[in-house]
Amino acid sequence: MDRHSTTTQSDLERMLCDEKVEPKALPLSLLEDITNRFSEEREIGRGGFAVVYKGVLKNGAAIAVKRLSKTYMCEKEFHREVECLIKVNHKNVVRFIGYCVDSQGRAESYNGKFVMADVVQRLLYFEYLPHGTLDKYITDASTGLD
Ligand SMILES: Nc1ncnc2c1ncn2[C@@H]1O[C@H](COP(=O)(O)OP(=O)(O)OP(=O)(O)O)[C@@H](O)[C@H]1O
Repeated sequence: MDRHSTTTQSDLERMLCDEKVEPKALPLSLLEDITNRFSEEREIGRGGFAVVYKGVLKNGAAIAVKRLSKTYMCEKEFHREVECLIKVNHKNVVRFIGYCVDSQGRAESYNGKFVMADVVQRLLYFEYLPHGTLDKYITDASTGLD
C-alpha cells in the first residue's frame, strides 16, 4: 500500500464517521486496496449492471463498492446517476459516499493494427449494510422474522 492511498484511507475513515460530509471522488488505487483488487472473496452481490464488493478499511470499517460493467452507462448517464445520488439524502436510503472514474490508455492489437484504447472504469460506493437484502427478510421464513 503506497503512501498516497494510506492518506486517502484516513480521509475515507473520517468521511464514514461524519454523515454531513458530501460524497466525493476517490482514486481507483484506493478502491483496489480495500477490496483486495476486487477479489472474488470480497464479492457481496451482483445486480443487473454491476458487481458489488466489500471494501474494508484499516480501522475495520466497511463500504460497499459497486463496480459498473464496462459496457454500461455512457458518461452523460453516469453523471446523471451521480447527481441524483448526491441529491438523495434520507435516513431510509443507503448513504452514498462517493464515486470514481478511471481512464487508462492501453495498447491493443485490433484487426492486425496497433491501437491505443481508452479503458474507462466507473464505480460508486455506499455505506455497507451488513444484513443482506430486504427481499431475503420478506421471502425467507427461516429468518424467524415476522
Ligand atoms: N450498500 C450495500 N451494502 C451491502 N450489500 C450491498 C449494498 N449494495 C448492494 N449490495 C449487495 O449487492 C447486490 C447487488 O446490488 P445492486 O444495487 O447492484 O443490485 P440491484 O439492487 O439488483 O440493482 P440494479 O437493479 O441496479 O441492478 C445486492 O442485492 C446486495 O446483496
